[in-house]
Amino acid sequence: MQHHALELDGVSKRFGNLVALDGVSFEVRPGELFGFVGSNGAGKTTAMRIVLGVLEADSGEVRFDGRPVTHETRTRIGYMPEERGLYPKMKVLDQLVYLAQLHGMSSNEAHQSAQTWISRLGLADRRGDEVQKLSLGNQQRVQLAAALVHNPDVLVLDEPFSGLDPIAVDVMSSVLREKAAAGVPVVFSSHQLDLVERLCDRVGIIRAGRIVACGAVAELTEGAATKITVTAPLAPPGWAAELSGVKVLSQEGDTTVVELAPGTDDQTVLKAALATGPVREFSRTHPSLAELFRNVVTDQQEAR
Ligand SMILES: Nc1ncnc2c1ncn2[C@@H]1O[C@H](COP(=O)(O)OP(=O)(O)OP(=O)(O)O)[C@@H](O)[C@H]1O
Repeated sequence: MQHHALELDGVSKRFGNLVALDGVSFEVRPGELFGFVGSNGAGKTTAMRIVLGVLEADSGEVRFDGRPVTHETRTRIGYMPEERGLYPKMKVLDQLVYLAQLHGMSSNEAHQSAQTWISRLGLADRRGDEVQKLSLGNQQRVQLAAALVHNPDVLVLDEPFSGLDPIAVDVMSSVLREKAAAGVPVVFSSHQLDLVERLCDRVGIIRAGRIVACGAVAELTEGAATKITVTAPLAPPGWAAELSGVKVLSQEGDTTVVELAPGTDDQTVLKAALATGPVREFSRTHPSLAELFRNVVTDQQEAR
């Protein structure tokens, strides 16, 4: 099957006076895991609801395969809503079969697919239980199964990892990776930035309804302040304090961590460290997604 990109193009949405989305554009490419991150209330759920047609945009367009999303294309999206819309009194298997049929599968196909996902997501012992009797984490597994059961061409998942135990996080991660590897564009929102950084090919950071950064994490952190860890056993306290463009973040025992302002030559730090005696470690680290996120969000706040 040939897969296609999901695109948001200049999507805006107001609720009364509140601008929830202000010209949001990004693309989720076929075979890509895209992390959608932002503070509480930044607009992630609103954007996802617009993709699904649960909400209508005031302006802008959502496209799949280069064409505006229609009722027909929407049935090809697997959606995991934040409010977890399952039928509480329905049994797990019945619920999944029902949803698969609703998306056009025959009874046989629906049963087969439901059983496959039930086993894959570790729900075999629960297939006959009412959804409302499951733990929250297990309800979430059913919700993922519900998003996957009709074999969708796109996956849009609103905080799929929240509240999951570490085993369920691993199961969820491998299912998403596998779907992406099969060519499906996958977008999910999350506040677990370490997980997003580990899993995603690209990320989009949204702040107050605007995309403020979008790209591969490595790309986004390139050019940002770099950290250097230096282990110099004979270096006296404060040895790096006076170096220009260098900020000392910590000095514990013989290890000092400094941050270089963009454009500062790291050899200045190495020379200063060598001048104190032997250097046992000298390593650079790029900022994590969490650090980048804080910087981007703070910069934008300061710019206001
Ligand atoms: N139906 C609605 N009516 C009025 N305001 C709304 C409605 N839905 C969302 N909002 C507002 O729009 C903004 C964006 O909310 P949204 O739920 O999209 O954020 P989010 O990024 O998903 O946040 P969180 O991480 O907390 O889930 C918020 O200020 C929210 O209060």
